[in-house]
Amino acid sequence: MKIAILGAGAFGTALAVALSVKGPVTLWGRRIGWRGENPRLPGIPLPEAVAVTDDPAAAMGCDTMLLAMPAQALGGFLAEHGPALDGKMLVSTAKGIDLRRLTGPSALIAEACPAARIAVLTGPSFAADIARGLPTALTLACADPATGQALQHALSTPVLRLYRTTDVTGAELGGALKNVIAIAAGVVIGARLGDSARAAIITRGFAEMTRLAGRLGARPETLTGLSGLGDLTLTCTSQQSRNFRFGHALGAGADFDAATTVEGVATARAVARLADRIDQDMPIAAMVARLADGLVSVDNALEHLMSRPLKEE
Ligand SMILES: NC(=O)C1=CN([C@@H]2O[C@H](COP(=O)(O)OP(=O)(O)OC[C@H]3O[C@@H](n4cnc5c(N)ncnc54)[C@H](OP(=O)(O)O)[C@@H]3O)[C@@H](O)[C@H]2O)C=CC1
Ligand SMILES: O=C(CO)COP(=O)(O)O
Repeated sequence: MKIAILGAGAFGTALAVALSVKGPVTLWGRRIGWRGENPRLPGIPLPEAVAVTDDPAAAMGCDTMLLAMPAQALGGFLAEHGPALDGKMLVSTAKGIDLRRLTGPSALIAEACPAARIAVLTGPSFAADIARGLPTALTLACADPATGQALQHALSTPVLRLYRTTDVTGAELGGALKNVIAIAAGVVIGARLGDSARAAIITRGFAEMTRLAGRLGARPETLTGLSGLGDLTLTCTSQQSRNFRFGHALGAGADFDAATTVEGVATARAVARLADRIDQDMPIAAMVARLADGLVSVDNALEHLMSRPLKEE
């Protein structure tokens, strides 16, 4: 397989570094203003086997493309480049729900590239960890088992271990929804509500994730796997997470750099709309959307969540 990574942010660059141990990789970004080391991934020199380009034509000779841009950018990217990508193996790494279509990345890709073979790469993995060669386990989701198997082998390395599933819906919903819950966990810690409250948010957040994903056709075991519980655990407990840090700043009343990618904000809004549409109760996700939009204070959000009717677990 000839691999190109489209999107030269932290994650695309980290994957390029990791996969370059197996052969040449093309890394495409829409505007490459750096040489040797990507400022979004500081301290990681790019190996020679990574060819960096801002020319989309330079990537089109590859048969396998990893789409490594934020979920809300994917629709616009596909509107421009979809026809050139159709027929290829396309692997999305975005962890979010598109705010306009209320779908995950795989449905956006399927619409723009109907002849593509589509997969999702997700799971607990900070870009910096992958780029440093630290051991990482991910989920590769693909509805077609043969394509999934081929991609699993092509994208695994001695330190990057991919597990396979055909449950694309579950894998991408786990990755998207955990970002929303990670913001809530960050709020709890930023507002000094304590580790016990964070454990409650993680657990009840996971219950919300599982309920919504189940309604949308996901398999329960996918949600308890790397792409669901695994990534939820990582993101809710690490300062490396941008979603957690954003929530922490919200909870502490501190500023946060608006240029940082925080997938959980738009996804919380998307989840709130989706939940309304299918009449699914998602109290934590709904509260994250309202908090991020400044429609409710942390104190009021807490009061609202704590005063809901008592019920069975
Ligand atoms: N960072 C991580 O640890 C991980 C991230 N992910 C997921 O990967 C996705 C990307 O995240 P990450 O790389 O960290 O984000 P970054 O903020 O580091 O980078 C985003 C990249 O996307 C590019 N981009 C934005 N819009 C477009 C567009 N329309 N066309 C082409 N490129 C575009 C940006 O380009 P420009 O610089 O020109 O704006 C930038 O290079 C997210 O969904 C994230 O959840 C998954 C696992 C781990
Ligand atoms: O998805 C991630 C880890 O698996 C990265 O999380 P953040 O986007 O919150 O940094």
